[in-house]
This record gives sequence, structure tokens and C-alpha cells, in this order.
Amino acid sequence: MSAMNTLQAWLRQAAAERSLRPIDTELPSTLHKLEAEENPLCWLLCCLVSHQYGRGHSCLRIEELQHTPDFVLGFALPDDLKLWLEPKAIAAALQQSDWVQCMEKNTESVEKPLVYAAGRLYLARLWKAEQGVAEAIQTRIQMPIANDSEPPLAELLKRVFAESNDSSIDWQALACAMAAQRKFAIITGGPGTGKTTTVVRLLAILRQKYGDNLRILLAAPTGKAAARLTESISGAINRLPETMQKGIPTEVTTLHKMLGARPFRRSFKHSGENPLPADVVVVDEASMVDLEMMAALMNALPANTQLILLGDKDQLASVEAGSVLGDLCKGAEEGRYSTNTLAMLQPYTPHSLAAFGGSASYASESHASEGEEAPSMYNQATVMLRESHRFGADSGIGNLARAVNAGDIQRLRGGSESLFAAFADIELLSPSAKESGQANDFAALRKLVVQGYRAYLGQITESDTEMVARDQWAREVLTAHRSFQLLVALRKGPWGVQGLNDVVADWLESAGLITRAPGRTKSWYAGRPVMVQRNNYTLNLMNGDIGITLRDPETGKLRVVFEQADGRIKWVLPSRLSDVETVYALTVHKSQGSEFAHTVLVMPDEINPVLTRELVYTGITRASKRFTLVAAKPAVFAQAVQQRVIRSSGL
Ligand SMILES: Nc1ncnc2c1ncn2[C@@H]1O[C@H](COP(=O)(O)OP(=O)(O)OP(=O)(O)O)[C@@H](O)[C@H]1O
Repeated sequence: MSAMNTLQAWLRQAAAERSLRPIDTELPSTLHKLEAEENPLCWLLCCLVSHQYGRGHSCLRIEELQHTPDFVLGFALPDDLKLWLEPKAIAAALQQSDWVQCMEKNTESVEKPLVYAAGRLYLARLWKAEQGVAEAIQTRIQMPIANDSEPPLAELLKRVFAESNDSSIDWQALACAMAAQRKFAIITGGPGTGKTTTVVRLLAILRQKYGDNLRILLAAPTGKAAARLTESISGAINRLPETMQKGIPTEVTTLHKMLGARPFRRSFKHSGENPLPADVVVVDEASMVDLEMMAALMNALPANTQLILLGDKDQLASVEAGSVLGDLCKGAEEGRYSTNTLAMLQPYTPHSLAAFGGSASYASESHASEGEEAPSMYNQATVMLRESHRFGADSGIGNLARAVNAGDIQRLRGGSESLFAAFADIELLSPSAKESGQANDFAALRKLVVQGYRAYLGQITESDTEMVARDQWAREVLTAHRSFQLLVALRKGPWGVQGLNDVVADWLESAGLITRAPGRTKSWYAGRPVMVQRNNYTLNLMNGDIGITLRDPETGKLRVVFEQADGRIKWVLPSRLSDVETVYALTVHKSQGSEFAHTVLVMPDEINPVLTRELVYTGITRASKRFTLVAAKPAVFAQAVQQRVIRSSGL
């Protein structure tokens, strides 16, 4: 069999086994129709780079592919194809292919569908996005900002950080000092470390510096995250000195809305040709922003606009390709500041910052440095907030999140040494030896879930409410619903969304909290909680919005109620909602940007590549008051905490 036939046979098999998506196997033949390519190795690399994109990687690292192909790809590549991955053969194939643009300098314009640069193979679109992000950041970091305002920056900082004591480094003040002197800055930190507080103080300083005409835009990746920021920003403004509160916006939009998303179009209304009318743009929950969205944002910013990203670098990366915030924040704990950056920050703290850097230079080219430890240009614009004001030393949730981040398995296990034994706001549930280990047989989980969801389901029968109070009733049900949420790691399987949604609905029905039509358990019924899976511009509902099905007291018919960003309640006919899913169980991915008073994270009974430290950390940090870990098998939880998300990128 010729090499091309071998490859074609494998592509068919991989598609049938679903190790590759149809788009991955079809990409090379589509390209071949446009530009003939006879080298089967190019076909193989082309479908592998597409496969990696589908798994969230911006590129395929060729050397890693040669050394550990199965690990890199997430499936076993047949041995005869592994033999093809010989360095010289790959280099020659890429050099000679009309599909591949081999980059000598990053400045060349891209005309081919694939790009090979610095040992990485990209789909051209992803390469352009990565370059766009890196260049926009570099230009902004190098853009000088005059530090000659009156009153001086130190004086302005004193005004907004009046309560600050000098016993340790005040990273919030330093974050403001950094962002007031750079056109690009990242403020990263765990939950409750004061990212919103800090950015509001920064905006107050910028207002004083540049006057009332400063145009500020605030955005977040999802409607839910935008609504949360709107709420916390108003609180933070109220805590500012009264004279500095004026003119700080409280309206937060979604990134899609800010950029002007258009139905069925990839491009946005705002771009290089039609930039955003803004002097300062703040983006919260930046860990959820994927590479292409970040590139679209950078592209839409006028050259002089200041960009500030807020987010928790330890959270799960975006659903789409890239892990932009995580990549940019590598080394943020150590600071890794150059001597210039240290000189810029040192005047604003009485404590020496020498331990946080001091190298003479940093890698200013985005692709120049492979060294993990080398300071990057991004480090020069990043400040990490280190103290949680919400989850202090006495908080189980805070301690648990920190132990997970540190991979401290000893303190995460059950037993007397465990954090679960030491704090009342966290607990660990596992099936007892008598139980079968199946979800539907797990009595403690059943009790917890029925109790938890009773908070809102106990209110859904109040349909005799006065008409005027109809929206108020819906709002109360929606608020009660946010008090408890079951989170899961996987979509499929008995411990995933699908399995648990069914089990939970059965439990709630047995408890008399919901009633489904006999034999039609999948249809609509009062109390069914749903999440919108796709932006719906006609209904103005965004991917991630959660609604509850209620019987409309006006008509007696079922309607789904949603709370909109402006606080208004929307009543929607169930038949108009095509892309929704029941969310008694919600994936951790989909829960990003949301917070629930009591969060229950259910870990499955088998290890899976999706189970990572970032996923566990994100699940825990969704809880504001109480957290329950449900571990069908505790060993799986321990293994997940040791497994890190690795996404290839050149940032
Ligand atoms: N320096 C500080 N001193 C005392 N309390 C603070 C300080 N900074 C923030 N807080 C308080 O900590 C809480 C969390 O602050 P904030 O909302 O700014 O944090 P965040 O990092 O934005 O949180 P989130 O996890 O919601 O993103 C608020 O109640 C705030 O008032």
C-alpha cells in the first residue's frame, strides 16, 4: 500500500473511532483541491494541527509531537505513522509544501493556510491572532506615559489607599501604580483579592489625571460575568472617597456587545477600520477570553487606548482555543520584573521589591524565548494580588482553593489531617461502603441535592401571586436558585451532566418538588432550570444565561423566566428556546463567571484527561459560602489535582 493510501485508511478509521473530527480529516483534501499536495506527511500534519485546535491548542509543537505523540494528541497514533515523524522529513515536508508558510521573520504577511514558525505549526488564522495579541501588547508596553500629573501619582494613590497600612507590600496599590504608567496591564488574583476594588481605584486615579472627558468602557466575556461585575463595581465605587466617585461608569457590557457582534458573522462592527470610541478599556474574567476574541479586541482598540485585563490566572482556560491569560501571567507569582519595571514600581512602596526581579532585560519578542524561567515582556505589565479579603485564613473555601493550587494532596484527603476536618464551610462526601457507588444509590448526595434545590422549587407554586408582583416573584425564584448549584466535570456518563440531570430530576419528583408529564420526562414542566447554549440575538439571551420554567399566573401557561443585565425579568415561551439544556447539573466550564452560595462539585469515579487542577480550582472558587466535594472515588480527585492543563501556544 502506498504511503498516501496508508494515511487515507487511517483517516477513515480515526474518523470512525472519533479520535479526529470530520473537519480534521477533511481539511487536507479540501486544501488539496485548491493547491495540490502529494506528500502524505503534510496531510498528516495538517489534520493533526486542526485536531489540536479543536482541543484548545493554538498550535502544534513539532518537537513535542516527535517525542510524545500520543500524549500530545490525546490518542494513540499508529506506529507506522509515528515512523514518519522524523525531524529531517518534517522539516523538508514543511519547507517544500505550498500549504505552509515558513516564517523567518514574524512581520511577513501570511498568504498560505498553515504557518510554521519557531518549531510550531499553526492554522494561519490562529497565527495571525497570536501575532496580533503579542504585537498589540508589545506596542502598548513600550508606549511611554508621561508621569507628570498634578497632583503626582503618589499623592493620588494615597487618596484612594488611605486605609492601607505599611506592614507589608500593598500589591493593590502597586497594581494601580503599574497600570497608571502603562498602556497595557494585567491585574490577576484569586477570588476576593480585590481585583474590582483595585480597578475602581485605578479608574478614579485616571479620572483625576486625565479629566472628566476620559472615555471608559467595561466589559466581561459573558452576560453573567458582566452582571456580577456591575454589582461589585457599584459597591467598590461607594467605598471610594466621595470626591473621587464621580464619573466612574457602572455599566458593564459583554465583550461581544462592546465589539458589535453581528448574527452569523465572524467579524465585529468595531475593528481596525472602525475602532472602539474609548480611552480606557477594562475586561474582567479575562481567563475566559479565547485567543481569537482577544485578537479581535486588540484589533478594535485605537493605538492609544489603555487596556486593563482582570482575571484569575489559575482558572480554567477559555472553551475555545488559547489560554491567553494563563500564558501572559506565567511567572506572575515571582514578579520577574526587569530593572526598569522595578524602578517604575519601587517609589510606590516602602518595602524592597528586589526579590521580585532585577534582570537587566526581558524577552521583548513574543517568540524569542523558550525558557520557562526567563522574564517575559508580559511580566513587565502584570501584578498579582496575593491576599484574599473574602476567603482569609479562617475560610475553608480559601484554604481548599490554595491547597489545590499548590497540589497539596495530603491536606485534601479525608481523615483528621484533612482541611475538610478543620473547617465547617467545606465538606467531603463519598458513597458509604454499603452503597453501590452509583449516583442514584448515593443517599447523602440525594439528601443534599433535594435540600439544596428546595430553596427555589419551594417557591414555584406561588402562582396565585398578584399580577403586579409577577416579576418580583420570578426574581425571587431566580435569586433562590443561585443559592445552590451542582457542578460536574464531564458531560457524559453517570457522573456527568446527562446522567446526573436525570437522577436529580427523579429525586426531586419523588420529593414532590416537581411534576413531569407521565412518560414525557424530557418535556417542559414548572421548576425546570435551563441554560442557554448559544447567543440568541432575537430574544437577547446570551450563551450561559440561566432561566427557570414557571407557570405564568396571567395565562396559566409555562414560561421560562430570565433576569436581564438591566435587572428586568423576561418571560419566554419554551417553544422559542431551541438551544437550551437542563442544568440541575452544570459543567464547571459553563459555570465560569458565576457564583453560588453553596456549590457542590461532583467528581466522577474514573480518571479522565478533562479532570485537572484548574477544573477543580474553578469549581471550588464558584462557592461563596459553602462548598461540598462529592468524590465517587477519592483517588480520582487526588489524581485530578495533580494533572495540569497544558495548552500549546507561542505567547
Ligand atoms: N484592601 C482591602 N482591604 C479590605 N477589604 C478589601 C480590600 N480589597 C478588597 N476588599 C474587600 O474584599 C472583597 C472582595 O473584593 P473585590 O470584589 O474587589 O475582589 P475581586 O478579586 O474582584 O473578587 P472576585 O473574586 O469576585 O473577582 C470586597 O468585599 C472588598 O470590599
